[in-house]
Amino acid sequence: MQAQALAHASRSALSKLVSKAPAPKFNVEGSIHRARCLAQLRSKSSNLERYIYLNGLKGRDPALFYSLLFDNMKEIIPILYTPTVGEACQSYSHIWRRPEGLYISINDKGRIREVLSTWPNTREARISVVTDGSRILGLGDLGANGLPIAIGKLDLYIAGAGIRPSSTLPICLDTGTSTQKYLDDPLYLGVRRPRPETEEARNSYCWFREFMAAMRDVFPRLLVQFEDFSTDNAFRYLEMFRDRQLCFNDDIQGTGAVVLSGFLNAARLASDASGLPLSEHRILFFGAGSAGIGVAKQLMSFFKFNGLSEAEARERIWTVDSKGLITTSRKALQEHKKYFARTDYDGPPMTNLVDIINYVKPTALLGLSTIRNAFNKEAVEAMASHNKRPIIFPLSNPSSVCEVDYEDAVEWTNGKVIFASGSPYQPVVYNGATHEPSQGNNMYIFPGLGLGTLLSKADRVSDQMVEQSAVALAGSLTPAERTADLLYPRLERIRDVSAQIALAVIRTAQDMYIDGARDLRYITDNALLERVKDKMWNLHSPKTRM
Ligand SMILES: O=C([O-])CC(=O)C(=O)O
Ligand SMILES: [Mg+2]
Repeated sequence: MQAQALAHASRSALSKLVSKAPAPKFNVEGSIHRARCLAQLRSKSSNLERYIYLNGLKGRDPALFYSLLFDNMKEIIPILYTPTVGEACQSYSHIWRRPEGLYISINDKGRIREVLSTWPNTREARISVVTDGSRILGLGDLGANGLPIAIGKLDLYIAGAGIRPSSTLPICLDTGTSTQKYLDDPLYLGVRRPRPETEEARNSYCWFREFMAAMRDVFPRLLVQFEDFSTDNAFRYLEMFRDRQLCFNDDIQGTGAVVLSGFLNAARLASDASGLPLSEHRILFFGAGSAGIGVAKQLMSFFKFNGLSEAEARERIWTVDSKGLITTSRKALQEHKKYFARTDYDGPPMTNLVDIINYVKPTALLGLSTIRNAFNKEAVEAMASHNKRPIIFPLSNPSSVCEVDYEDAVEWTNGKVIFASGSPYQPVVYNGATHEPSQGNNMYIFPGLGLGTLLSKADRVSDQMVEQSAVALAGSLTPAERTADLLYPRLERIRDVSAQIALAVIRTAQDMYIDGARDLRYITDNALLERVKDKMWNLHSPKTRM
């Protein structure tokens, strides 16, 4: 009872505080104080403490916070975002300091429009990241504790694409949680109830429809990024709204595009070493949730670029879930897994990863399973035995659920692995040479995809726009990055890269005649790229930008 009152009090306090919050002021910071803050940040004993510190700084002095972030992206992004944001979510009800986003509760049915209208910058809002906390990274159902993932993604929009902070809107849909630990936690911020099931779940789709309609009414110029919804709802909501409202799903489409991009570069490196034609790559997916199947569908584009038909492309992809290799002979297969179910295997269930690798002989092994160390020594060695340069992408986040650590992957393949992980890793020295890992995280895609969508005034986010964002990202590597065998650009260049992606997204929207910013059609690529960069918000000209 007391706990319920607390959760309710904090939510209504949040709406009130948010609506009264003054617009952040951006001052020019003193350089000594800036150095002091950086030293204070570095003096903290854990990344979670650093997260709390940065969060406080953002509230006290946004200008200083953004200035530190922009100048130290490689150091600070892993604190505000993956992997530390995962820990921040897990303990959010305990580390909570102040309202930072909107909670829409399942009990708000019938008055969602009213709740959304409490947001102070309704006219300025351009991008919202919306989660329901049901599958935060690979950490499961965190309920109302999921809000920091939306905040972290929006920090990336600000840092990586120059979206103005006041244009961003983090939202957590609070429909309960099925994680008992949180329901028992007296400090839990959310509605204290299990998630809706069956009949009630069907009603909750009406609730979601009400939410999306209210979003369109209250924020007419808003792009919605769906984030970390459990698999079924991730696919369902995307299908329901992709052609009707400006939205995309980051885990299905953003992750799909970032992996396609890395794979375009990785396959070229592997084929250079082996002589294998690009169209003959074979990809094994370990993990078949929204991200796994989303990525697999997006990787069909790779084979299409290399001249294969849809049926031929599908033949080059194998998927594995907790019950083993996915085949059509499996009973009660979930809908989203059917497309890639193999028709060419009818033996006994194949459940052991090493057996599956030896049967499929994949050129690439992609992990989206959230199972730590699932790619053990035997599995990695099996990949190395079939390939001169095996492609191994352990993509699960955060690092605590990553399928294989970089150091192990380098050692077990004698330095031959072509590697990208979802969470960041440090370079490794092996046999006297330094090997640098790549980070295949959707943070390279969504800022540029969102920026391009908004600048083009497109009326939807099309598959072609997503696909071309991947192609642009793959093409954005500098000669030095290619020489270092990197699959993605260095993080420090993210604004430049986002601008290139935005350019590709705008041109694609124009080719499809779904753009609204007609004036952008008639300028050269160079002029358009300059226009995109010029629109990016920064601390020195805060008023005139996105
Ligand atoms: O947030 C990240 O780092 C990538 C992502 O979308 C996820 O793992 O769900
Ligand atoms: Mg995600």
